[in-house]
Amino acid sequence: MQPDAVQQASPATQISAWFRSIPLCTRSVLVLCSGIYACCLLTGYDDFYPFCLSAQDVVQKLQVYRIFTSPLLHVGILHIAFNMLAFVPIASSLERTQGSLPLAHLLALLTLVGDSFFIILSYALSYWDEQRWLNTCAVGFSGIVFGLIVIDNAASGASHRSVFGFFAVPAKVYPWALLLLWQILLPGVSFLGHLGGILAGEAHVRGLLKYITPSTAFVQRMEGTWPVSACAHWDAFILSTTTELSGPVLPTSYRPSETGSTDTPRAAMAGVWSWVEQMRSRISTGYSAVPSSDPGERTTSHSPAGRGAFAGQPHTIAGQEAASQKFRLVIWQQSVFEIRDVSGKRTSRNLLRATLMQFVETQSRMQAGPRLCHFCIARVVPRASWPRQIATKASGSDALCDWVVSQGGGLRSLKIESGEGNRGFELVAAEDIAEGTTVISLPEAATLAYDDGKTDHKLQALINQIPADLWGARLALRVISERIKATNSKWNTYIENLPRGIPGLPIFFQREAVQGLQYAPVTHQINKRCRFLLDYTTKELQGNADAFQGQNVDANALAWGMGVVTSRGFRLKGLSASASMLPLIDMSSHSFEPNCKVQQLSNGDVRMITLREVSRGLPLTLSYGNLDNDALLLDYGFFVRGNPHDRVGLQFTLALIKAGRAEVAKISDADQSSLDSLPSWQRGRLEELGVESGSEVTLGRKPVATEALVAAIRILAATDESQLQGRGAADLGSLEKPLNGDVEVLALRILAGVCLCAHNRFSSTLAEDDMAIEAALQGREPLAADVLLAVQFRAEKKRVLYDALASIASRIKEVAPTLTSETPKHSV
Ligand SMILES: C[S@@+](CC[C@H](N)C(=O)[O-])C[C@H]1O[C@@H](n2cnc3c(N)ncnc32)[C@H](O)[C@@H]1O
Repeated sequence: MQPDAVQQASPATQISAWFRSIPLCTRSVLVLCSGIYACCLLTGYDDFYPFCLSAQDVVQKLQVYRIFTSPLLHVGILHIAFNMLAFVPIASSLERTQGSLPLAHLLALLTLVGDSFFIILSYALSYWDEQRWLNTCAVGFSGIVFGLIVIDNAASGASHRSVFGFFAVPAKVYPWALLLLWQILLPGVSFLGHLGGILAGEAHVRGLLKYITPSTAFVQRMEGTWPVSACAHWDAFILSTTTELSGPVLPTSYRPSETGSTDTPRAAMAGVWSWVEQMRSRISTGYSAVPSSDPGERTTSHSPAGRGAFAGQPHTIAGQEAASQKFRLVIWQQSVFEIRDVSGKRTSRNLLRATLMQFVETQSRMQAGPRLCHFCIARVVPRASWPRQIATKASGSDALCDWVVSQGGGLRSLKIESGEGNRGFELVAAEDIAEGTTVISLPEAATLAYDDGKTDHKLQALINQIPADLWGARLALRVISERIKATNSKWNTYIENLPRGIPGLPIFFQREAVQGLQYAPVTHQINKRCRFLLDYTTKELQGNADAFQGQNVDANALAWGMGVVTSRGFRLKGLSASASMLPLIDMSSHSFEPNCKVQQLSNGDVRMITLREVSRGLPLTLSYGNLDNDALLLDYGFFVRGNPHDRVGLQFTLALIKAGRAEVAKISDADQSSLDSLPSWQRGRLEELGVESGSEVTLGRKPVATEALVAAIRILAATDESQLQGRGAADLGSLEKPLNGDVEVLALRILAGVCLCAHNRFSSTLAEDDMAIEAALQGREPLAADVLLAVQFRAEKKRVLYDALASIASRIKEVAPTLTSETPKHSV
């Protein structure tokens, strides 16, 4: 699967890769602050007074420059380290979603407004104690970091946030709780500096600064002018992508989760807490930030631990292919804290190693393409808020039924009800329905397609440029264009009823959930889709606002459109034909044994017809196809437990088969010999099979393995060509047609070994997953909804492997009854 990047790249390469992954504006601030700090250090300069933020000097001596010089100065290595560790991840994320220019503007705004609040508050408080408040002089970037925390927090949409894992607070008060806690932990830090930052952030979030914020059009004009346009050629420069939409607002920012405190595992935060306490005792002895009692003496008030606190949630990097089975790395945003073993016990505080692992992660992200990974998009698009977003549609359901009727459609014997678990709304039989009943009829005019001849020509031209196999993107553009038209669209009632977020779709997963999947085929697809969304919107859709009523369609908008389309679109004329949206019919849930089907009549009208008698109260279901869980998760945001079509994908290589053999033979290492070292007859037979190294093979319930894999294993298990009994490439892969005795048993055992290898690629065991799922469902160890789904998904993959192993074991018994004690004994 993924290469072991730890062994491939030197720390220097990894540090440089990490540095290059930081977008331009954030990088410039990092370089500027670090450069100034390094210069001061090298020259021994430590008189910050002329540049710090002092209310009195700004107001009475008009030294306004202090507003902009004070954030750039830091008084110690810890001061700058913590400020930058807090700043870089939040700012990078904002820059990737909003663009370099908007972030530069935001930082300037937070500096100006935050420091203005600082000055106003200093004067207000000087009424009680002039010396204490007017003599305070602050330096450091933490005020701005606090402002960014407020903005990041509002964008996160979480209803609750955990404060150091000890208690959860409503998200609204999270920055305030951090402010208070930070003040208690580090009494010397600049309270007013942080407060000013928070107030500036709040003002921004509440839209109070919009009058001094340039419009998107202005920013984009600026991006076209020199020297900004010169910077735009750099990879690190992010073009602005903000969408301003009238009518229903597309999900341009992360809005959402209804779940309670979805933050980190408490245990991880407890580690952070103890670390914070340690830092506190170390730092607080180092500096005194209490204003001097001598009015003539100025004291620099600063926050060594960051004039800001750290925002965000810790991420558990599980499933790093390299070292995943030994430990997991717990990080909090990008700040490295400690390493834990798989059971969660802290094993060491090996900062360097942890940092390296972080770089590895950054690098693999970069290999997938900077700016285009799921981390970026996870920040851009809304995380589906599970029950609530669906529930908002309840009142609109009647309107949808009325709309279908108003379009000349008809419905019979059905109602819309909330389905089980997270499946949202579904169609339910309102009475007993006989087989062959048409429960919904939909005239062609009520369906929404991109090739109906009614699409605006500019939009149609844009759609035609998209390759036909990307039907999802084609249809998504049409749906988005109708959404932008709002009440001017004929489909407005339908569009209004679409969910604003699609629960469970992995493109909306947070990073820890994507990593929690531990399954390369799906994470690869997520990256690919997110890359497409960002690429297509930044390269192809830029400058095409005309096709969308003058609105920019950014990655958020397209992600929403694609999500809606992949989870609800129909391809009635076959997989190679165009797709369409079928209002109301697309409220049906999936079943592999559906009780309804959809039929298109020759005049284009569509009907949903029962396939058998359906009792009152039962859901009316359709089959979305015989899909494996990967496809269900990626396109629909759910998967089916015990799915007969589910499979585990692997890349075929000779090494895989050798590793399988080593696994069952209990040899510590597979021999690394290449294809060339095989006898010529074996090489020839493998070539005949035509299965290329790196192509996908699968293990599953039925069939247990791809025929090519079985055939290759049999070829390698044989010691003599005659043992293959003259079987050709075409029929060597059928498990139903075994080879003779020992060769077949050996082949089956190697296949079992391959299953074990596939299992070993997960960094957790099924028992661990099941425990985590149970603890989450019982509320003992809450997991974010997407993380829980990821854990359930990977547990299901392991069940597939167990079932495959069971089938192989019973097959071994069948072909070699006398060898039953030799069947694989591995406990997986
Ligand atoms: C075609 S829509 C069905 C209507 C949707 N439930 C709603 O509320 O709008 C498909 C979505 O329904 C949910 N769904 C459908 N069948 C499901 C099933 N068998 N299990 C879980 N969720 C299902 C998934 O969220 C999927 O993306």
